[in-house]
Amino acid sequence: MNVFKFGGASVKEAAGVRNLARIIQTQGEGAVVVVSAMGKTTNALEEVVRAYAGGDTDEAVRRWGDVRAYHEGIMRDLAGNHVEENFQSVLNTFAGVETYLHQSATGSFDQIYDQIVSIGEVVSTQIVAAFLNVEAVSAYWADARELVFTDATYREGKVDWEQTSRQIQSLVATRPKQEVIVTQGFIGRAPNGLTTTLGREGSDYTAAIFAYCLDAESVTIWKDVPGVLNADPKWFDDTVLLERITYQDAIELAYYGATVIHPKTIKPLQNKGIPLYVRSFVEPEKPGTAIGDFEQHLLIPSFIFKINQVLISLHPKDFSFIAEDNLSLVFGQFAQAGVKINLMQNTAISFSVVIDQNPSRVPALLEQLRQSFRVNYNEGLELITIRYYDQSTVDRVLINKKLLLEQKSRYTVQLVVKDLGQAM
Ligand SMILES: Nc1ncnc2c1ncn2[C@@H]1O[C@H](COP(=O)(O)OP(=O)(O)O)[C@@H](O)[C@H]1O
Ligand SMILES: N[C@@H](CC(=O)OP(=O)(O)O)C(=O)O
Repeated sequence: MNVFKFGGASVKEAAGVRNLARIIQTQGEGAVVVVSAMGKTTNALEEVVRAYAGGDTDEAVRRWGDVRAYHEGIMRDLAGNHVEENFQSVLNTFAGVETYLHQSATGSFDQIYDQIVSIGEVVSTQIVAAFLNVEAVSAYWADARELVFTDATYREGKVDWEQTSRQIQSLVATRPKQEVIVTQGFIGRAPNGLTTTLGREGSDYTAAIFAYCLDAESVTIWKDVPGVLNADPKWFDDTVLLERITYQDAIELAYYGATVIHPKTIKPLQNKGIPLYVRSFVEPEKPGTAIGDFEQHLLIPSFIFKINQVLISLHPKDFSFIAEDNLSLVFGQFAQAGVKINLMQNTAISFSVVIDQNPSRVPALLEQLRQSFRVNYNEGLELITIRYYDQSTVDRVLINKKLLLEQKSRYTVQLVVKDLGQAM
């Protein structure tokens, strides 16, 4: 059993769905196929949530209409005049959303968010499963909300591995071996039966959950890049394909922000020794990157850029030392505000952290911190991480940058910089 994952970019138009079907026909017999929402649907649904939770039904319905029209365009392209015949399940989902949006909002924002945003994955998988059947690939649409069990942490559901394993294994045991199982990435089910999501970009993680529970032979995530490169090609020219990476390196690269793989994906696979392949859906005959239990680590430096970073330095107002007296308070306040720390460093009497700029969370956090600390705040920064660095690579990325903070370990250097080009 192999697990395939197709992200939003791979199914953003009808041609992508056709391409997915070709890949399944040639390489995917009997696979579990995890699919994300089409294109930028998740972002568009976030706007529906904002309007609906804010009480603006008309705006929510209008924005939902755009999402619906986008999917209708794809279905028409795939099925011509046979949309109703081939995609009835999708039309039923649309009707359900419209009923929901005309009822008044109940529950917390995050709870509402998951009920609406999850529709992107439901619809994309209904389209993909139906299209595969039209193309004579026997495909079964499986509802991840009956398979992936989480706690009730909406937008960041924590997986109940035991229950999830039981459910997934018993579903697969009842299905014919040759059949393709198509299911949704990113979504799960809370103990009360409501839908949860696993955190943005969480579909890679879903693929790992299925693979872990099924002791899969491999996981392949199909991307718009040739594999894992030594830097994001959106930022860097002359990137190099990393043909083989150890689990450890893959975890580190993803954790530091290489967005090609969701950071939670690797650990479950590593625990069971399941190889992960990152391959191009544009050139599906190429091998891409293999991630596994290799002896040798990466030999070339890898670069990870994060923009819109904020450096916050905290100085206790009293005479206390940071490490002895204040850290639990600081971490508690960050956790409560839901702000993740990208880098931290302390001296005797100061503590510096680098976080993503997030206008909906950072101001409240700063207000809390100012009650106990003198706070310095520096925004518009970049965080550059180099794994397997040497001095020449560090010098290269520092051209025209002002270095504000540096942290080095044996293999990794992190640099917090201000772009001098922008500052002038
Ligand atoms: N080290 C890297 N190697 C390859 N791609 C990278 C890397 N770091 C970031 N990326 C980006 O990851 C993107 C693919 O991931 P993503 O957009 O999340 O795919 P999907 O949504 O289809 O799963 C690429 O288009 C590329 O810009
Ligand atoms: N659709 C979700 C989950 C996901 O992982 O998507 P993608 O595979 O396109 O990154 C999101 O955008 O967050």
